[in-house]
Amino acid sequence: MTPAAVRASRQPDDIPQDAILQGEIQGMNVHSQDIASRAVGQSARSVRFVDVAKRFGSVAAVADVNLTIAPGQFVTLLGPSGCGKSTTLSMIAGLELPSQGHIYIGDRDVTTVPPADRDIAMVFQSYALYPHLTIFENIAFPLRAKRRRTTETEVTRKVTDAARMLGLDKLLARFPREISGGQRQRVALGRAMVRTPTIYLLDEPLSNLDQQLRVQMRSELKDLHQRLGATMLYVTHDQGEAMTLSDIIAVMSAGRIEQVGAPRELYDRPANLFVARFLGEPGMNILNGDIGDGRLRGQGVAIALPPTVKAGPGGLCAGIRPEDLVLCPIPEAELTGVVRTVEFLGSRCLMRADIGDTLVTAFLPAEVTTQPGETVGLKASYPGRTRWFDVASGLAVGH
Ligand SMILES: Nc1ncnc2c1ncn2[C@@H]1O[C@H](COP(=O)(O)OP(=O)(O)OP(=O)(O)O)[C@@H](O)[C@H]1O
Repeated sequence: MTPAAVRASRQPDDIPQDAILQGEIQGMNVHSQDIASRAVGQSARSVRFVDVAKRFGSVAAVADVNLTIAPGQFVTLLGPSGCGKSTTLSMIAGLELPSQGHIYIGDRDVTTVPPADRDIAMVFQSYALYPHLTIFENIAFPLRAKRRRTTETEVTRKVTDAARMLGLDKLLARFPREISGGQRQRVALGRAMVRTPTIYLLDEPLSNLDQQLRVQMRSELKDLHQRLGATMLYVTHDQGEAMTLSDIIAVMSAGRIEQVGAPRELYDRPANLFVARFLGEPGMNILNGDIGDGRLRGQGVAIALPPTVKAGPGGLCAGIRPEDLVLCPIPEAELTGVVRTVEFLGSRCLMRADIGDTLVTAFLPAEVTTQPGETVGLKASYPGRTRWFDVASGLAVGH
């Protein structure tokens, strides 16, 4: 069984493994203020990780995570496959116990609190509706748990509120087989919403959607977050999704958090080479060389060092984003090399050029006439945009 399947098999009844909003979303009219205003009214909670680690035998899935998520924030854990995102989320849900450290929801240490007592709802990429129950009963399911003791009037009110908010109010009498995939996923979200949790945990909920719907769904989800006012933790390896949805992104790699910050801050000022390369499509170009004469000099590389940047014993490398490079006459160039490919993208072109043994990417105007095989000069459009990193530690220097 895969780790995800193991986790899914451990779902308690009232944390159904849900997924949201796949397929058609046009019907999702967020016009009910009832659930929204009540959710905002009941204060959203903070989440805090203190020195949290999780080991599976010899595998260190998560190591030394310290992270504070403010109430009502939309925070995304972003990183490549296997970096520990889902394990981190599962520890907040209580589906995995940390091997070390503490997790707080608000002021409460929930490290060993059972999932059902944490006031959270988890929404997964794959959803599981009960085929023999109507849409109404599927949404009502968590409210039927004996321990909740919700009255019938209350159940009806909560289900119809959620259904109205998600544009499902005309479908409540149907069975899951009688609605579309997208509507089913909205049902799954409704099932999370009726619990009026203070924290939503969303594990790659859009990954089954086609590109167009994904993009559309991002703004729907953002809108929903604003209306609900709940704290939302989102897991994805899709940086576009993370950038557009999040107040804060925590970039993870090999079980560790590399950097935490607002999307723009991470993009503009990556703390280290991993974040610089990981964020951006394509990522930041990294140029190597030796420091001499106030410049970074390498094969095809001559970049002036700003006064704020001092080289340590480990040496320096420069980082320039593809959109910050412009063509220039070779005598003025910071980078000189031979064009390998030019891809026309409609609004602009993506050029790849060999600068020494580094393949550099640059976004150029759509009308550019540069051809493969041509020798070109490139420079940063604005020198202040060039980032500097210590080669030995990988850490950013000078900002
Ligand atoms: N139950 C488990 N038993 C053993 N190893 C596990 C278990 N769950 C996760 N792992 C391992 O821990 C590491 C982190 O896994 P995790 O699922 O948290 O990563 P992820 O970043 O969510 O990956 P993906 O994006 O592929 O879902 C991986 O090396 C994974 O193989």
